[in-house]
Amino acid sequence: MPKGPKLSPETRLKAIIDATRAGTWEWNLDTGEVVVNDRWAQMLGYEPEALEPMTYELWQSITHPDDAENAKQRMGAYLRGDVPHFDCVVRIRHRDGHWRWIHTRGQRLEDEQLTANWVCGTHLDISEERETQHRLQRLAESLPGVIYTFVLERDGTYRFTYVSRKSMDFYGIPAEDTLEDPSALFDIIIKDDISEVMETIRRSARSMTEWRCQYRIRVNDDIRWMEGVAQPEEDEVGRIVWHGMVMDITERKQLELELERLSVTDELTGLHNRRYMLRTIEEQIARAERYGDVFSLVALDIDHFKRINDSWGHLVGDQVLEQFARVLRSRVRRTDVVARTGGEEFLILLPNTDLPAARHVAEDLRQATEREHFDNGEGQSFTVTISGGVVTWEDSLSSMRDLLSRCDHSLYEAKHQGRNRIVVTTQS
Ligand SMILES: Nc1nc2c(ncn2[C@@H]2O[C@H](COP(=O)(O)OP(=O)(O)OP(=O)(O)O)[C@@H](O)[C@H]2O)c(=O)[nH]1
Repeated sequence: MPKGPKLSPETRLKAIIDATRAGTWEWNLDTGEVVVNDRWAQMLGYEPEALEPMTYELWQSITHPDDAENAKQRMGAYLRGDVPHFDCVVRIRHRDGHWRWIHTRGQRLEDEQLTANWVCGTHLDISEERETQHRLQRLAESLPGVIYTFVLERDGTYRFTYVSRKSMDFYGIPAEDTLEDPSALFDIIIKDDISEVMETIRRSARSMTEWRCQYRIRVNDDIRWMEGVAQPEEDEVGRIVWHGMVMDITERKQLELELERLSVTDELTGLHNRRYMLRTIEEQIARAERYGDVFSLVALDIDHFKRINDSWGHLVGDQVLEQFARVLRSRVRRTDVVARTGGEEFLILLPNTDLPAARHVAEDLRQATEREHFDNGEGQSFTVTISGGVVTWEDSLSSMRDLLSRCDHSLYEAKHQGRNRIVVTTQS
């Protein structure tokens, strides 16, 4: 390429400054004289001549008082050598009255030949960026959760690069602290849930699919349910970056758990209901098939219960059911499942219990019931008896239906043989 004439340093400098669209300023510290370029004035809506002669006082008169003071402090710090650069953002009033956000930077001229003391710098209008940032912040504040950006580095370390200010309301941790130390947000997750959170993050990273996880955190001795949702993407250097939101779902979760509890609870006795018992038996059968676990089922039925209702009324009948439920609950193990499956019919699932042991439990319950005194509501007490059937899951059974029908059959036998007894059915 043929070489053209060389550009003068002034022309090159001017071209570069024009390209940055920066305003420039020079301030003579000795005389107070200020020189600005045309762009400096145009940014603020002025013809260059309108701001002449430019002085520190004129600048101060159009700058927001808080920011003018801040700029003064920072300039002082710079001139004293406390900080290496002069750098600050100030609001300067545009000619039409609104504030423009101006990023101003400056440096002392270091030239021994210069006789005067000058500080020169640039002046960039960052109002649009500020506006966008402000809008995003407002948006983040109006969302019902903490929004964040989470980065998993290629070496397996992780950090947050953005956390919205709601972090303070949710976790009592300022957003800045979470940027410095990501563990602040992991340490408050309760122990039982942390592995689920980590595993779902790993799974999301592996499959590059949405991360969604419900977990509990402890804040000021209060346990809160959180739900996090985030979308992963791989950035240009191979890091995985999630943009997402964490919401407090404590109230919804409590309602859900309560509904779940109600849907599996018998209202009168507080024991489990039939639906829960059938689900649990299915699970036990699956475990027995897979791991060879032993379990037994006991069916109990109050004898001549109709007579109780007929003699003393339905309310007394209800009280008998409640009291009998208490007897059952107090005599079985915590791992056993007790359910009221019909009017006066009860089922007890005994995990890790073989037939002789289950028979023993049933017999104990029969005797305990026989000893119990019930109140007829008129100051008289009476006793009741129960009949029961016991079965154990074994190879000859092929389904829950088989198991239940064999259990029913045992119970029927107990009634048939005269009640107040336990009948055990083995393989037929
Ligand atoms: N008080 C009360 N009674 C109920 C409830 N559910 C069912 N029952 C009554 O329980 C009685 C059960 O009667 P049956 O099935 O004839 O049995 P039983 O009288 O116990 O006779 P056996 O089981 O053969 O010993 C019926 O009268 C039902 O109305 C309930 O929630 N509360």
